[in-house]
Amino acid sequence: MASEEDEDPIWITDNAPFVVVTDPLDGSRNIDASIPTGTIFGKYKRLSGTKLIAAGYVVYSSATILCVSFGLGTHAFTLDRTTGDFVLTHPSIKVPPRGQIYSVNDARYFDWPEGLRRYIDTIRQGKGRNSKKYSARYICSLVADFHRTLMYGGVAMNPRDHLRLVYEANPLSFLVEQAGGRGSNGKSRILSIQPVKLHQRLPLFLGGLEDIEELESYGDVQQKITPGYEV
Ligand SMILES: O=P(O)(O)OC[C@H]1O[C@](O)(COP(=O)(O)O)[C@@H](O)[C@@H]1O
Repeated sequence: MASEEDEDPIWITDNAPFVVVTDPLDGSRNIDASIPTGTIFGKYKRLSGTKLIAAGYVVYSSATILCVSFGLGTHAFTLDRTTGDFVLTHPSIKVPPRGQIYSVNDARYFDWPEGLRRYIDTIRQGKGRNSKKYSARYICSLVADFHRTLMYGGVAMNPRDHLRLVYEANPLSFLVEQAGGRGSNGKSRILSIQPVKLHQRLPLFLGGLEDIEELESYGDVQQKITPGYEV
């Protein structure tokens, strides 16, 4: 198994069929302010490179929600605190192909490439393929921003080389694809990228199918410069 918190993978046995990966506490910089955090996990077939067979996350917020996919749709369960059970509350989630929300740290606007600036400027003015004006939401907890995107649609993104392919981008892309959406690095499908390093980072765009296709059509959306942000 492998975790964001450990430099090296942990070998449990030499001939097991699976590799389990996790980001145990995503959004940890938000904890002291009681902002939602989450856990992400994925299960790969060992020896077959990109093949994820299950993925999920837990979001810790006004409710505790476990969202999973085993490759047959994406389903969410809410913790019933009186019994301790997770109850199926959101079967077969479908992310709307078009939303009206974009989610990004737009303090970085001046470090973005021209294509991404143009895309965001276009949708926030209601001049995109969807004639509605988009609104901004950014929690800065990937799981919480992703969960909202699954529920309401739109695009959740981090255009710089920051989030991790193996235990963040891949599991969330698996979940959004199983809900009818798309996970992209801005140019191509996340789940088709062959990982070469455990802690490999990449730009990440997750959301409804039509919103992500429109974003990719701007071509130049990956932020190449990351000048040492402190918060
Ligand atoms: O600083 P940025 O680019 O807004 O990145 C924020 C993102 O980083 C994260 O905090 C994860 O960062 P870490 O992997 O360093 O914990 C996400 O939860 C969040 O979406």
